[in-house]
Amino acid sequence: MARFFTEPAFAHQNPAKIGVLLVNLGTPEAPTAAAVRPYLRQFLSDPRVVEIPKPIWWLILNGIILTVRPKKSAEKYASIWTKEGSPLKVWTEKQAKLVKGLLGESLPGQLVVDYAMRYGNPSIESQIAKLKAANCQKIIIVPLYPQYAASTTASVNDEVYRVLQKTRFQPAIRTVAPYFDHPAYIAALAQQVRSHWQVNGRGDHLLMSFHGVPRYTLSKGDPYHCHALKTGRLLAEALELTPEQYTVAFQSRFGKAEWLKPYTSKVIDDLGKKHIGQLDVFCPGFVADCLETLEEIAIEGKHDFVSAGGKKYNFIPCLNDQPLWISTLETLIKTELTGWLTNGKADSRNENQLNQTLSLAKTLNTPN
Ligand SMILES: C=CC1=C(C)c2cc3[nH]c(cc4nc(cc5[nH]c(cc1n2)c(C)c5CCC(=O)O)C(CCC(=O)O)=C4C)c(C)c3C=C
Ligand SMILES: [Fe+2]
Ligand SMILES: [Fe+2]
Repeated sequence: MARFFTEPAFAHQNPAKIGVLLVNLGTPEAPTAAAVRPYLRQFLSDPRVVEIPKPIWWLILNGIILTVRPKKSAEKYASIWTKEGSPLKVWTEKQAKLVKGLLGESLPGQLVVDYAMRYGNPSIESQIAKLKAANCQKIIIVPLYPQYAASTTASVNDEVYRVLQKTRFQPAIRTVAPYFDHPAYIAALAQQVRSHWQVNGRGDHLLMSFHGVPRYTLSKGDPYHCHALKTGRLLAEALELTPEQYTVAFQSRFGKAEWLKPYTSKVIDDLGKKHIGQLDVFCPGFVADCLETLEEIAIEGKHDFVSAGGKKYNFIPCLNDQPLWISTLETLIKTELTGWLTNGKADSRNENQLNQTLSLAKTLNTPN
């Protein structure tokens, strides 16, 4: 009887915490066809990724793609796999650890920072369950995609809300807005290129390669193309490059349909044929090195450039664990935290954090 008049147990679990979940795409468990197949099945069954009507796509996916692609992709994964596992997972895990270190200092005991993968493990579902079990009643979702695409950012949000649909006591959610033009992110990108120039010399041309998406998504209103072009322009400005000194292109085309152009493979081939001295290649849209950057760009791209007649090919690694990038993540998260910690009232902490990141960027980002 008394049970009905007491508060439920969770009300006594004080203080409630705030969870932070970094979310990236996901990767197979092993570089084998058997491990790549279920990963591709989950990825390519997402209607945000492939928008072909389900019955037709089911036949193509199960009839051709899942028979042929896992073996081919597994061979590519094998060429980039590390002792610790898939690079995408290794970097994402490290990013979560580093961000946790930075945020923990300012809010000891109040935050739980972790990461999840949209496809494969650890899943968004299991990680939200973990955060709830740690009494996180508010969760900040950080999609590790600076440029918004329905196939990436929206898919992460869809999955978060699908999980919450099954939840009785839902945590409050904030999702980090696209940060393709955030000054701290642009400063981190510029620093990454400059530090590479310091080691390998400045190339004759900088190719900025973004993951592609089907061309029709642009006419349907997906802002991805515009976000990528703006990131490219801002990075070029930060590096003081003229329009002739850089190219924005799109890689990783999947299937026969037209994707965003120019295609990276074509640009690499054309620049190789021009016999340019040194080509620098950077992937600003990927915040962690992965199959698409390490195999397609670093290995295949180099081979194609040199075969076409190019001389020196310089692959610039992704942001990975670069301090300015980790501090960018901290800034993005603190922007959301500020809203919650001050109940929506304006707060100077947020601005201070951004200023701190930018002044750090200035000291590191001295021109060559
Ligand atoms: C950075 C943003 C990404 C967008 C946008 C994106 C769109 C997109 N991708 C596919 C198909 C595949 N992508 C694959 C790998 C892959 N894609 C991204 C990121 C974006 N994809 C990353 C980070 C990775 C690497 C994962 C890793 O394990 O390292 C793959 C799997 C590999 C393969 O078999 O080629 C596929 C397939 C589509 C169809 C799409 C937009 C509609
Ligand atoms: Fe992809
Ligand atoms: Fe690829």
